[in-house]
Amino acid sequence: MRIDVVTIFPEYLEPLRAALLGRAIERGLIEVDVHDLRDWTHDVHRSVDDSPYGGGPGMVMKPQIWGAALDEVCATPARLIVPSPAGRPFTQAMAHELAAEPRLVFACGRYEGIDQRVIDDAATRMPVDEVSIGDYVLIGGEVAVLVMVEAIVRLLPGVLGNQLSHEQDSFSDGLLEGPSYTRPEVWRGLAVPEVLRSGNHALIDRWRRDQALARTYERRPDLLAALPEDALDQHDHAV
Ligand SMILES: Nc1c(O)cccc1[N+](=O)[O-]
Repeated sequence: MRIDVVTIFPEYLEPLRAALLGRAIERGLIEVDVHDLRDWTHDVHRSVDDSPYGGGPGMVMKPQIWGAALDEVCATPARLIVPSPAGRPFTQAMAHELAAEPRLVFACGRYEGIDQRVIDDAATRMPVDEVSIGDYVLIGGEVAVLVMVEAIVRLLPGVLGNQLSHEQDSFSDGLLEGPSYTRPEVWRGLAVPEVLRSGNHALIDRWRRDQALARTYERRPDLLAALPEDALDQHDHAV
């Protein structure tokens, strides 16, 4: 997979080159290029924004600059992702969908966002998704790109050491992950649940499923409601 990011703060994306993602780049599993939007400006101040039509607070990012940048960066086919508080919610299912794409381009807005015509124009030439990582206000889209790229790239074959681990993720079966434990057996008077030390894997699997159902029921009943009809079997009793 090739990933391009267009931003006015390229340094914000440095974490993409660290740890597991950095190793995926070194191993050629992914290619990441970060572009400075200001490289497409021509004025002495390298300005990328202007005041909004209709008035209101803040500034809007200029269509001419973004248009020139995306014309060049998206000259070869790509799916354009625009992090936005007004976007569709980013979910594990969307991460899987985007992990199947050969090329993703992320456009990081700042200020009050990018002139809408940039998105409308791009959508005439490529798939464009405005995507939100959550209902809160950020200063820009860069941190959302870090979140999405990590969630997407970890799904690619070979990136995670243990391929099985992402198949047992939270959300992989539509439920929250239950609690995890490791040594010591007792820590500050708190013991690891005995079933996990029983060696009975059928019982352990049942316990883990029950824990996931109970935690999902307690913290995210919306996920339970969204489960497909056949997701729960006769052994599942969301307490
Ligand atoms: N929430 C937010 C924002 O305020 C600005 C850019 C991107 C996002 N987001 O992806 O959720």
